[in-house]
Amino acid sequence: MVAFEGVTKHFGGAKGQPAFTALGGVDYVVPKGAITGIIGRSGAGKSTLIRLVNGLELPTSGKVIVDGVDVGALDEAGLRTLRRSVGMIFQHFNLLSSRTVYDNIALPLEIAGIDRKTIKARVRPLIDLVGLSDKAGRYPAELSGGQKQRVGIARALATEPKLLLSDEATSALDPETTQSILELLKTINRDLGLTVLLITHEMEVVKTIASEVAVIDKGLIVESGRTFDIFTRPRHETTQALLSASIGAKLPEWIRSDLKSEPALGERALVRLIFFGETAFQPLTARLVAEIGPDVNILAGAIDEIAGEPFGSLVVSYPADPATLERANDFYKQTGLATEVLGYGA
Ligand SMILES: Nc1ncnc2c1ncn2[C@@H]1O[C@H](COP(=O)(O)OP(=O)(O)OP(=O)(O)O)[C@@H](O)[C@H]1O
Repeated sequence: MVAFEGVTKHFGGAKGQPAFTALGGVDYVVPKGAITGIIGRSGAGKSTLIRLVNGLELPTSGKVIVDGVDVGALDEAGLRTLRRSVGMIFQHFNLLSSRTVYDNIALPLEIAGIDRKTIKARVRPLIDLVGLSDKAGRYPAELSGGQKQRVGIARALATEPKLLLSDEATSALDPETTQSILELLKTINRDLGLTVLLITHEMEVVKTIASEVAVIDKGLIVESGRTFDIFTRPRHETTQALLSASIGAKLPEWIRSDLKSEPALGERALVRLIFFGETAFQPLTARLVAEIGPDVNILAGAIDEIAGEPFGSLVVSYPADPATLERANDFYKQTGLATEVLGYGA
């Protein structure tokens, strides 16, 4: 439904100034019907990428294809039609303060020239869907942040789009409100079959609702796939850095800051073990001691959930002598455990 084909985007470059490359050649197909998260550091190009989908930006080269249509080739009328089939929600809601909840949601339909009766038949169920049945006549200033975002979502759905773009939609909300908005997006995705493409700097958001994820770094997609696979086995260093603070067991800073890349004599290896399903946790710890030796320490452990699938993460340390390391590696091979050597320390 959305495909980026060799997309580049340069900014500036006028009057002999060198152009800034925000996107350096993106090839990516957004999975239809799924919720996909785009993650990346600040300035990586997330907003630019998402703004290309509804023609708020046009690519310098390459193609952005939405529902079989090349966005770059559209004229103004074509872009207006495209924007009706692509809803968008924003971090700061972008509601009109002089309009009520009902009138904000009705706005895109008024702009499209739809008659009042049809508008009413469309807007009323949307107000119910987003849980604001008793707030139709209220103004944005009378609403909480979460309620404002619900209006934003209903407004984005008013033109019955097939695709919903979300630009940091929960970044201004507290964790509890964020959860309720994410639940709403999940319901919309499931019940309306809407494809959702969201950009966020919050890994929790992706972990909670996105079944697919793409990682953008310096204007390129460096890693993409099922969120569970990417989050449990991140390969690119940017993904690893983005996830280090939010996924699985967290190492106390005083341990992390002392880690070295090579062991000195008598030091210990610190290893993260990743396993799937809560049931694996108990037998694993007993087997670790039995197979590697009694001098295994557990430093941190957590059962986490990614896109609805549980996984566990355990950080252990053991002596970094050749015999112990060999026993450990044999054990990991036998069990097929995913491991990551975090470093070595005293
Ligand atoms: N209109 C513009 N003119 C010039 N440079 C721009 C413009 N829009 C974006 N950029 C630059 O392109 C790069 C990518 O910006 P973008 O907003 O896409 O990043 P981002 O990943 O969304 O970052 P953040 O998470 O901080 O919003 C940045 O270095 C930014 O300064």
